[in-house]
Amino acid sequence: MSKKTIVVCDHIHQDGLDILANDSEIEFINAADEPKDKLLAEFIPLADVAITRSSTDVDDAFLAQAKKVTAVVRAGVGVDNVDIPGSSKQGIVVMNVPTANTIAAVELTMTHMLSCVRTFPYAHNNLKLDRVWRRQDWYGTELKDKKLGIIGFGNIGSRVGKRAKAFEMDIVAYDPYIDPSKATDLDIGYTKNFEDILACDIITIHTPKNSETIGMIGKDEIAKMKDGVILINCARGGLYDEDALLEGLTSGKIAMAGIDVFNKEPATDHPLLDLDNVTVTPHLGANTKESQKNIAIQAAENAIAAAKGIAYPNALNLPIKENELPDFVRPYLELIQKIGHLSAQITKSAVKSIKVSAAGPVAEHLESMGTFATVGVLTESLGDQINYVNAEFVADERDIEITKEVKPNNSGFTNKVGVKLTTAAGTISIAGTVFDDTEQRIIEIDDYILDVDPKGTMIFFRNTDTPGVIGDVGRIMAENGLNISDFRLGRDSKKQALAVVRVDGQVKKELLEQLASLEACISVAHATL
Ligand SMILES: NC(=O)C1=CN([C@@H]2O[C@H](COP(=O)(O)OP(=O)(O)OC[C@H]3O[C@@H](n4cnc5c(N)ncnc54)[C@H](O)[C@@H]3O)[C@@H](O)[C@H]2O)C=CC1
Ligand SMILES: O=C(O)C(=O)COP(=O)(O)O
Repeated sequence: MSKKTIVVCDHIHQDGLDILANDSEIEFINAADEPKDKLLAEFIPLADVAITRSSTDVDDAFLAQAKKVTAVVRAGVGVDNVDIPGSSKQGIVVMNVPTANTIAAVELTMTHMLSCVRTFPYAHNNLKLDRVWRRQDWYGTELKDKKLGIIGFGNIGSRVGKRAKAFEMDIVAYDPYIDPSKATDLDIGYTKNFEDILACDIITIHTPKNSETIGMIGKDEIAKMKDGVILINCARGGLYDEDALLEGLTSGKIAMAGIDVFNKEPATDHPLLDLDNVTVTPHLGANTKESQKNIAIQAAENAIAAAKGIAYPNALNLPIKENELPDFVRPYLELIQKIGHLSAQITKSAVKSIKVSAAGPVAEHLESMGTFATVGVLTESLGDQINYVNAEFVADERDIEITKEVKPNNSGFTNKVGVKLTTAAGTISIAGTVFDDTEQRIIEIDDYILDVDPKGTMIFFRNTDTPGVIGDVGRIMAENGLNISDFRLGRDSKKQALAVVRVDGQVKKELLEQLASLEACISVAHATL
């Protein structure tokens, strides 16, 4: 197997680089010090996997060069600078490293909060740079008994809450996507009313940056806040509208702001830097030795696993979360992909629509079933170009309609999954189930009830149900030197039959022609899984 190339686009800890360097199956390029235009022009085209941080945008320009890239590992949490739909279209798996820098970001948030209430950097500079000893100029306020509003109560927000509790603050969390007990179990208030946050003395935000959260705090929200409010942002620039923030700080409505992140970074010319009521850091939320070491190790290991096609930990655009998938579902996903592939091979024509159905407990995973079935169908025409990440995008581009349906489970089986494929040549419906947790079976093809193990090379022979046909089929197989390893027959109510014949060896065109020439033959097709 040729070596896979991993390109490191931004600075990561040496321990991660060592892991990459010590893997004999990996070629690794450290391009962290390269200018971005050179990174894109020279190194990204070589990459099978890229490791990035917030300094490298995975945007149109990146994706245009990422012809070989199969995975991007974001060595951190936020993926707002990664074009996930664009990556998916290209079949690129996007992964992040979600919890390794949590504590670093939490502690920086507390640093900004304390620095703001004690105007710490200004007092520090006054003594250190100006050599002035004027204790009367530096009266701060205390965190104790102040009302803290936390927007976004995930990994970072909740831990900020725990630490603020130790400072005896009165805390309220706003996060519509959590169970309120996540806050109340910590003796922290929970609100669904954003106004409760705006009424706080100090507000800190810990949400991802997306269309819902950009500008969550703007001019109107600031107007409703207490005079002298303190705002902290160690999440992403733009969550607080920067113009409104600037205006509030300039007018004094906002007493202080602690800012680690900017809309556009690096931000060395930003007007916020001219104010004397901000504490600022250059996006240092994740920059502790502990966090960077953990992130780099995880990012390197995950990038190697992805490059080798072994695993995609923390993938954000795969249809399944590997570690959350119940064991009984896996064989159904495999089966429905096979059913999709079989359907496309049997019909061999331009696909118009894919209707995926599931009955029984497996139906809870209908979305994933849809993706796996689509991969199966499109593999017939697109081969390796199709994968779980880009399947539904590719289908959409080709105007293939995908529908998913939960069906009542009256089949007598615990679970049943099926694909109805409509192509320019007609429609085929195939359904299957899994016995004893592992044994995949095709149980229906159109109106025929069967019991077929979907593997190897299969011939699908549909005929009028007249005597002697099975003998004729067997004879033609023997004349063509093909050994039959399994023969299954289904009959329908219209006096027609379907034989599924598994054979050892290759099916030649002449054999299919001979079968088709039998008087009883209605249709013949073959497929290989
Ligand atoms: N400054 C830095 O260096 C760092 C910044 N970050 C930023 O912090 C963010 C949060 O990180 P984690 O806590 O690890 O993520 P997380 O996913 O554990 O938590 C985010 C929380 O925000 C909530 N949320 C989403 N939309 C919301 C909305 N509209 N209103 C209220 N809550 C909402 C979610 O329900 C979730 O509980 C990241 O997305 C990243 O952008 C993360 C690490 C370091
Ligand atoms: O993990 C995050 O979301 C961060 O903001 C940290 O970004 P960085 O890896 O320091 O560029």
